[in-house]
Amino acid sequence: MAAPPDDVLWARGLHYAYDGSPALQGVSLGVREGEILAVTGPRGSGKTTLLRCMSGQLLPDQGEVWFNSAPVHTLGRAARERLRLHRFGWIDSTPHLVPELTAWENAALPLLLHGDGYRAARSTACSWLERLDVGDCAGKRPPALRQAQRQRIAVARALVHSPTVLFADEPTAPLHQTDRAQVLRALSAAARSQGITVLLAGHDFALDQAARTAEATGAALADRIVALTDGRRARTPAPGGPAAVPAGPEGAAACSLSV
Ligand SMILES: Nc1ncnc2c1ncn2[C@@H]1O[C@H](COP(=O)(O)OP(=O)(O)OP(=O)(O)O)[C@@H](O)[C@H]1O
Repeated sequence: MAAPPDDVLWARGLHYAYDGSPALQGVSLGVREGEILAVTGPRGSGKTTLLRCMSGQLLPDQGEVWFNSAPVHTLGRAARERLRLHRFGWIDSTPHLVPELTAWENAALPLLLHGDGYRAARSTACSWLERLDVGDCAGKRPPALRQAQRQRIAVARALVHSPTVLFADEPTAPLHQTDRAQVLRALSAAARSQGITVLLAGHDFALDQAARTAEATGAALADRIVALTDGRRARTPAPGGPAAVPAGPEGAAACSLSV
């Protein structure tokens, strides 16, 4: 079966269980090129598992994942790792940086692993650190930095190689309220300027809060929101209101919500 041509990333009927305990129960989802798609839901609803399946970190027990019209779910481990290294970026809820490396070296890691030259990698990494307001931290090592600074460096590392798709799993979870909005704004602005597709997971309240901030600044954070409950697509709440849209059967999210 071929993936829909508009969707850069597409999943159909994903099931995944941890030791027999279901985390995803038939989730379908399509993400269009350049789109910022937010996945919300309460704790344990399957957001992380969905992102891990769609990024090739986990193989679904059932279902399909397609990237650029090519299947991911049938690739072997090495091919999936190459795909993740070259085409995907990942931001976790906690910044896992290499403590022995400086901030710029951490941010440059994807480029250095791709075989880019040291000076070019340094220059690109430093420009991303500047863009994320941590340019003055470039020569410092993670233990000397605050959590918010470390998370911005992790964001720079995820964007430095201009991935086709950025997966951001609760990227602002470790941050204080003011830092949250700033980091989300920087992330979404950077992604939009580069045409990077983003799959962003977060709790409803975090995204609502970010949405209000984005609304106040006039910057659209996400193009669409889809909600998960107990490993299934749920009706998607509109921010600030009870309106809800049922999830579509084929994975094209039925809601289209600018926040
Ligand atoms: N490594 C694991 N081993 C066993 N069960 C797991 C594992 N990871 C997740 N689960 C379970 O799978 C279900 C979905 O978890 P998942 O982390 O995908 O949800 P989530 O929506 O991202 O939650 P959170 O917001 O807390 O991160 C939960 O019931 C969770 O307890």
